[in-house]
Amino acid sequence: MGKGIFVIGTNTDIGKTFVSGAITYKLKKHNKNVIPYKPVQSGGIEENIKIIPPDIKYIRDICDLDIDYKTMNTYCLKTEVSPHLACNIENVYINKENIINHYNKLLKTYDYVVVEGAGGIVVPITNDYFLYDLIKDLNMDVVIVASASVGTINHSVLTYEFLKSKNIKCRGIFINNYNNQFYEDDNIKMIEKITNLKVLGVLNKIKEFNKESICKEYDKLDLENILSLFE
Ligand SMILES: Nc1ncnc2c1ncn2[C@@H]1O[C@H](COP(=O)(O)OP(=O)(O)OP(=O)(O)O)[C@@H](O)[C@H]1O
Ligand SMILES: C[C@H](N)[C@H](N)CCCCCC(=O)O
Ligand SMILES: [Mg+2]
Repeated sequence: MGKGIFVIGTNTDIGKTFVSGAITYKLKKHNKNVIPYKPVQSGGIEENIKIIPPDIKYIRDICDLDIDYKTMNTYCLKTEVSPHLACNIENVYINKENIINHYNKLLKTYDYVVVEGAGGIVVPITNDYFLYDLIKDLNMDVVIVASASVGTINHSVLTYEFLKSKNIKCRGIFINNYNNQFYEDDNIKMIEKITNLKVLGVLNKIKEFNKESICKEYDKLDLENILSLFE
C-alpha cells in the first residue's frame, strides 16, 4: 500500500504544480514508484481534441511520465475559475466518492502519490464542499507551498492556523519564487518562528523557464526532506 501527500498553496498561482513536479521528479529520479494526481482541475486546455489538465501535463512532461491523463486526474473543467463556479457553468456534478476511490486505487499501484489541490485551502470544490473537506475525507497530511515575497508571512500563517483549526496535519512548507531580495530570508525566518513548520525546500524564481533549468533547480532539493513527507 502506497502513501500520499496533499500539496496545498497559500493561494492560486503560488507554485503548487511547480513543487508537485519537484517532489515527483526527485522521487522518480531515485527510482521510486511515484504518480502525481490532480483530483479537480479548472482551466483545462485543448490537446488533440481532448480537454486535458495543464497541471498534470506540466509534471508529465518534466518527469517524462508515460501515464495517461485519466489515471492522474478525475475532474477536468474548462472554465478557469474556482471549481464550484466552473461546475455550475458546465453542469458538472462532482461526486467526492469518485475522488476517494480514484486516490485509493492509486495507492494500490503506486508507492508515492503526490496530490495537488486547486487554489488555496478554502477553495470551494462544489457549492458546499471545500478543499479542506476533501483533504479530511482522503485522510491526508499536507505540505504548504508559499511565496518568498512580501505578503507571504500573513498568507502562510493564516493557512497554517486554518489547517490547525481543522485538525489537518502539516508536514512542512516549501518556499517558492525566491528571488534574492533583501527581505526574503526574514520572511522565511518569520514563518518558521511563528508556525514552527520546517522549511523543506526553497526554490528559486527561474528566469529562463525551460526543462533544463527547472530540473537543475529540482536537483538541488534534499531527497530526505521529500521522503519525510510520506513517513
Ligand atoms: N520557481 C518558479 N520560477 C519561475 N516560474 C514559476 C516558478 N514557480 C511557478 N512558476 C510559474 O508560475 C505560474 C504558477 O505556478 P503553478 O502553476 O505551479 O501555480 P499553482 O499554485 O499550481 O496554481 P493553480 O492554483 O492554478 O493550480 C506558472 O506559470 C509557473 O510556471
Ligand atoms: C483557476 C485557477 N488557476 C485554479 N485552478 C482555481 C483557483 C480558485 C480560487 C478561488 C478563490 O480562492 O477565490
Ligand atoms: Mg497548479
